[in-house]
Amino acid sequence: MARQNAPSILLVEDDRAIATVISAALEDEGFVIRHCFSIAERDAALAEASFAVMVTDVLLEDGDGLASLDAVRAAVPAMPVIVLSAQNTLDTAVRASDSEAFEYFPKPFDLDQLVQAVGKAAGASARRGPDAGTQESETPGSDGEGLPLVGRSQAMQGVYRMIARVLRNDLTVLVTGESGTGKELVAEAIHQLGSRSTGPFVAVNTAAIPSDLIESELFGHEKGAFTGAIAQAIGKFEQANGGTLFLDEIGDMPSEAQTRLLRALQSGRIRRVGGRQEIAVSVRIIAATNRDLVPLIEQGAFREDLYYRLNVVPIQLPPLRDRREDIVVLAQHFLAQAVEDGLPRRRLSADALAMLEARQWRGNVRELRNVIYRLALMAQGEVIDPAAISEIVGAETAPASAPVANAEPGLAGALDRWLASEDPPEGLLHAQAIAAFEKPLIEHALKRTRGNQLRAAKLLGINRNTLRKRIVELGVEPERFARSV
Ligand SMILES: Nc1ncnc2c1ncn2[C@@H]1O[C@H](COP(=O)(O)OP(=O)(O)OP(=O)(O)O)[C@@H](O)[C@H]1O
Repeated sequence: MARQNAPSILLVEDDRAIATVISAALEDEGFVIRHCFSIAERDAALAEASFAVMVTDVLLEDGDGLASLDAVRAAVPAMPVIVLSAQNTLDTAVRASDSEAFEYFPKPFDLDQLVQAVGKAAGASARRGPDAGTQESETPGSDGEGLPLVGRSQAMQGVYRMIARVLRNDLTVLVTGESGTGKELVAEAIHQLGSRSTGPFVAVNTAAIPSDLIESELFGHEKGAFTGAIAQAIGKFEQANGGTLFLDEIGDMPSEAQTRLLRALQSGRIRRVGGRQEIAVSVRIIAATNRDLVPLIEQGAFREDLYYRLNVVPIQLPPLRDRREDIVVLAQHFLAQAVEDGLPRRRLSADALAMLEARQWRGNVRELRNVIYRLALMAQGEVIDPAAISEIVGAETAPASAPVANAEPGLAGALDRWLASEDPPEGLLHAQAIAAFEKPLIEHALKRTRGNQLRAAKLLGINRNTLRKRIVELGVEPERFARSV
């Protein structure tokens, strides 16, 4: 039952069933609900009454509930808006945040959480009074074009919401997730969509820099600071001034560099190696790691105080196997990208898509992308079917982690474990075993030579053209190792 002077809520939702459930839950909490189905009805309701909170769907019968919010915000700036949407893309999350929505709930949502959010919003609106909330949004355009992250799974919804929340501030973000889950892409999205987009985005792979060079890489050095410092050099912090510094593989950072990084984060100032002067820098930090930092802290390998500095806003990316519903849309996305990159146009048959959905994807989205590119490059006809996948990509290439009793150590033991975990199609065992071994070997050589293929070929003792060919066939990404060093 509604209390006297109970806050009234305007609910704009064209799905009658959802509206009924929400109304019932909110009425139970003592709110008065006015329900309307369309933007036109909403505008009429707003013209004749005032509401503590508006809860609105996005896709309505007469238009886009978000696109038409500007006029509402201009007319009733103090009324918090809660957005519900079945359009679960990063675009919707960002547009909701652009429109200063109080909260954004991707459908399906938790009813209790919605009720709580309405309660909070009603409290906030009562506290702010009628003139509050007039601050103009400065976040970028809302056309959704070119938004980089693909996938609408439930698991990605939390990620989109977190991204949307950090666009209007400079809070430090720590992105965690297995290798290839899209951590760098998230960092780029935050940069591009946030208020620092006109500044530089500088990425540093802290694991790929030799430990004796990392400080000079990050903070720069003065001429003569150490042997080989023949001229002054500007570090990544200064390069990123006014923009975003993406610190990748932060869990592998040497401890000396951790201490200096912490100091820089605390003071907002850096000092070049060998330099006396402190230089103020304005840099948003986004760090990423595929390692669990908590055990590293316990082992003394990662500074706890640095962890707390970095982990202000944690964003955890789910492995691809935990969001299999995104595999088809990602596969289609990469097929289209492959065409843009000059590869032939291909389609995946329904069976082929099902086969891709069933794989383990230990290398996550990166592995899926590589597989699609290899299929686009090497498939015979326009349609890729399961036979083409088996032939071109084979079974999983990474060894399963399940230990085998009495396993031999070293390479032979690893081969035993791999063989025990694989069930390869007839006639492909040799090719698959070689691929499983060769890919990490080539990646290791590229890592050691910082992506220099000529030197990697020398290290491996193979011809440079052979290395190039194998890089394409195995789906190795040499640029991963070259970047930012
Ligand atoms: N949601 C996504 N939509 C589209 N492409 C994606 C998505 N996630 C990842 N990718 C693509 O997958 C590849 C790997 O992504 P990224 O480099 O961001 O992963 P990562 O987690 O930073 O990996 P690592 O830990 O190995 O550095 C890139 O080509 C990226 O564009």
